[in-house]
Amino acid sequence: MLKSEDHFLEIVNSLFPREHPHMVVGRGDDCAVLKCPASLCMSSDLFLEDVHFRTRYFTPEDIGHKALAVNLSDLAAGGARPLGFNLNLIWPVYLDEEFCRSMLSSMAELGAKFKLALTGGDLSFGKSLGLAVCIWGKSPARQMLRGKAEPGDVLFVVGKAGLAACGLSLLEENDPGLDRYPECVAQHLRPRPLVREGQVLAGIEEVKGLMDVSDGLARDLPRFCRRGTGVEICSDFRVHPEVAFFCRDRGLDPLATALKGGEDYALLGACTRKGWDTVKKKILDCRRLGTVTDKPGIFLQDRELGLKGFDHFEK
Ligand SMILES: Nc1ncnc2c1ncn2[C@@H]1O[C@H](COP(=O)(O)OP(=O)(O)OP(=O)(O)O)[C@@H](O)[C@H]1O
Ligand SMILES: Cc1ncc(C[n+]2csc(CCOP(=O)(O)O)c2C)c(N)n1
Ligand SMILES: [Mg+2]
Repeated sequence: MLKSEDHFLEIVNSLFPREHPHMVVGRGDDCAVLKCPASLCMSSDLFLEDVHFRTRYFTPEDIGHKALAVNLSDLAAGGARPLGFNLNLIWPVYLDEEFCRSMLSSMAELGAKFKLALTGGDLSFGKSLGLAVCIWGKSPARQMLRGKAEPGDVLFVVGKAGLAACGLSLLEENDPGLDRYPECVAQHLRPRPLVREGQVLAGIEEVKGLMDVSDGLARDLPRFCRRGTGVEICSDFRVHPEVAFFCRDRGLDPLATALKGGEDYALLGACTRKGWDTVKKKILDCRRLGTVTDKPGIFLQDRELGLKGFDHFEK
């Protein structure tokens, strides 16, 4: 059992450093005092039990990792260098101290990889486990925004579309063949935030914008493209072999499954046609997804795909 709020803070203090070059006053006072770069990128993401994860198949370590990873992914999409975060927690009675230690150690491990400061947060008792992270970092010289791609530009994806959604289905169904899909499962439980890739892309002049794909490409492509524009998907766009295998097993369309996706935490970007060679050279795990067109919608060989991604209010 967690005995008190102070007991919780002792655990936090045993796992996260109390000093950081960007933290003038750290945890323990009413406010943290930060030394900030001139332009900050800031973002927050909730990670809630039975909405984003289940304790049936997420270990405490997976939960700690993913709650921070999804936030790092937004900074990656900003091309930012992450510096620190706040952690707000809703803690239910049925989880014990060991769960808390395991969850926070794994979050601290990921935080240490990026030398992040934990600048503070809040804790409240509640009905189920919830983590709300607010993260900040140094903005790149050129901001990586949505809505900047123009007809003729190349759209590319870093990372794998559809893996995490297949992983989610397999885990939800408690599928006996789970071990045939190691990458699907790993991508759902422990996504790797593409922070280095985001920073490299922000440094390439021909890259027009970036976003991270959390609600599936079908939902996020229209958010990324300027109003009045659309996408022609490359006819040779290949899905990951595990996604293809998953779809063959269930009679699903692999491209539609990959585009619907959800929680991919891949990076979607746009660059000029000339810039594509540079992007390909600098980013290994990068694929051309399609071309921006002046016709709204997502098309494959002139056929509109009419797919929908994830939305919390559409069930
Ligand atoms: N409760 C809120 N209050 C103020 N602004 C919000 C709120 N929720 C979302 N926004 C803003 O709306 C925009 C779109 O939010 P959205 O959550 O889709 O972005 P995202 O963080 O990239 O997606 P995801 O949460 O799936 O990672 C963001 O700029 C976000 O800061
Ligand atoms: C138990 C369970 N049911 C459904 C899902 C699927 N899911 C939840 S949120 C989300 C989009 C990204 O979240 P957000 O938009 O909040 O950043 C998706 C695809 C899940 N992970 N676990
Ligand atoms: Mg995002």
